[in-house]
Amino acid sequence: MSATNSKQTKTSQTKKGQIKAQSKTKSQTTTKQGQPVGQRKKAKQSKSAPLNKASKQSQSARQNKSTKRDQLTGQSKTSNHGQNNAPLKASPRWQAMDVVEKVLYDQAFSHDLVSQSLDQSNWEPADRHLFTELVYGTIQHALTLESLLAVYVKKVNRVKKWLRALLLISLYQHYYLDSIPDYALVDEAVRVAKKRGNPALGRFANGVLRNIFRQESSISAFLDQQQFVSAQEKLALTYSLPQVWVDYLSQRFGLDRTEQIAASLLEKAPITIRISPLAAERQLDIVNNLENHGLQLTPSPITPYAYQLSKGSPARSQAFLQGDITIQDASAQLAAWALGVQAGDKVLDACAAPGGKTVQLAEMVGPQGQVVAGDLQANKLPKIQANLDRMGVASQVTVNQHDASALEAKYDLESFDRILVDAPCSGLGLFRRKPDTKYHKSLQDLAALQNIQLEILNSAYKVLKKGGELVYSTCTITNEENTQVVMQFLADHPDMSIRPLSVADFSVSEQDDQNAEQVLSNQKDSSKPGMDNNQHKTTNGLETAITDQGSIEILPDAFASDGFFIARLHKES
Ligand SMILES: C[S@@+](CC[C@H](N)C(=O)[O-])C[C@H]1O[C@@H](n2cnc3c(N)ncnc32)[C@H](O)[C@@H]1O
Repeated sequence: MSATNSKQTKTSQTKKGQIKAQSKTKSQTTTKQGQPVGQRKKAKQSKSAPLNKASKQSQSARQNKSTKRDQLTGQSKTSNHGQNNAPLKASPRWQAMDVVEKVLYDQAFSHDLVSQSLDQSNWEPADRHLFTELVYGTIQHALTLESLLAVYVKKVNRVKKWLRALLLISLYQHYYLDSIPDYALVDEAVRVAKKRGNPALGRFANGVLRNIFRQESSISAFLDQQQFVSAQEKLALTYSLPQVWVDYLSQRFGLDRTEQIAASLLEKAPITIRISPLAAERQLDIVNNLENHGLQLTPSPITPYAYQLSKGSPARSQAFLQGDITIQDASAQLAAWALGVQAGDKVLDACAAPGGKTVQLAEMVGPQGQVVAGDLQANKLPKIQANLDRMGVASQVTVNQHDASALEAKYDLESFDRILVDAPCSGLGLFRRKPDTKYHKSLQDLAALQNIQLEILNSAYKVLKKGGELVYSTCTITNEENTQVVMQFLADHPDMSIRPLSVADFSVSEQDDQNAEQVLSNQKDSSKPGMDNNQHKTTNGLETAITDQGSIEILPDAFASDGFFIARLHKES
């Protein structure tokens, strides 16, 4: 492609929702600024743009990178990926290429493939990290990267899928990661392309990557040159969010809020821990202990017993292993709180796997109560069981395989005091945690999902006692799956009504409040870097998420937690 052509990029979705970036050549020989692209690039190197890889330009940074680079590129003794006799096919980059190809072009889900590769490899931690970063980072930014590639590769859709995936990974690494110098990055891409394909494809990869790296100083500079047909298209390509979702969100929330949401969906998924209420008395000790082991925690602004993690890894901590804490998003935790479970209740968790909320419900019912937790997919049940065992609440829970749209076939009519329907959904609120979902799900799916959600609710209605309560929750923010489902359900069941939620439903005891305050004030005293001193303890921010109807709708940019919807419904006595 000629460097003097400015091109207009355009995104669309294939029938299956696969991502696709097309390029339309315009008969222009100069850029918007009237300079040939190649010349202008040199003059314009934005250092402040968020997507800019500014530190690449620093000579000293390059030198500092060498240790990490050696590890990652194969000169390290500890890196399996680089050992001369280690097969290239077992390298993180090759494996990442395979996963990205399957996810982006064959509709596979990244989570399972990533786990499989990690289980089957004997990589050192640095290589495990590189592999995971390459897969999730490339998928997260795929739309932007595809649009860049489409400008430089004519008929990019005809390029073999694995090679496209390899190029995307290499672009991701160059523009978003700092760990590998270009020569090593290109060299390895070429080796993979030769081995998987042939020498000509190796030369092709070499040419494409070197050309793009030479011409485009940063992603933000590349985006600045593009002529978009609409503001929505610009947002789609800038934030790698398929335009169907940008259009959908901007109709509901306006363009500015959509941009905030889209930007937040590109951030690293937040990690939040929940302290078991059974360990509430030791809350301060647990938090202090975790902090002494290098974790940095801030009380959630919306959820009791929840702490957002800004540093460290809780999964290997003593507190996690002995069941004092678990890892669960702050929004998701609210659904179980909303059910208002009383000690001794009989509770049904209708769509339970992997069991995050089942554990909460089991903690709430106490020794006299009972939780029945079920999921359609039998292979997910061991995860529920493992969570219950680790958190020490298995004795309160029966785990079943069941179809929540036919609960009356398995359970007595009107036999549960409370039911949680944490329904299968489009997962829009979780796009940053499961980035492949944004490409796999489409607006067409919403109607089918709505049907399933209503079927599950209608079935739950039959096994809910008169006078009982039902919480309907989803990790999405589409009206079709949330408010519309609730309204339709209420229209079909005149003896059901909304019981509006308020901040008080999520307040814990005064002592627990004081504990959270204490943690916060300790942190302020020691003024830890990265601490947001405007964050408040439990539930203060939640008012803004309560809708006129009394449901909760949390947008993913609001509290660094997942996008979520919760409605509480009551059945007349
Ligand atoms: C949002 S996830 C539930 C998350 C879970 N409540 C938790 O907090 O860990 C939805 C679950 O519904 C399950 N599911 C989908 N259709 C179902 C059905 N007809 N009956 C029961 N479970 C179903 C899925 O397998 C999935 O595990």
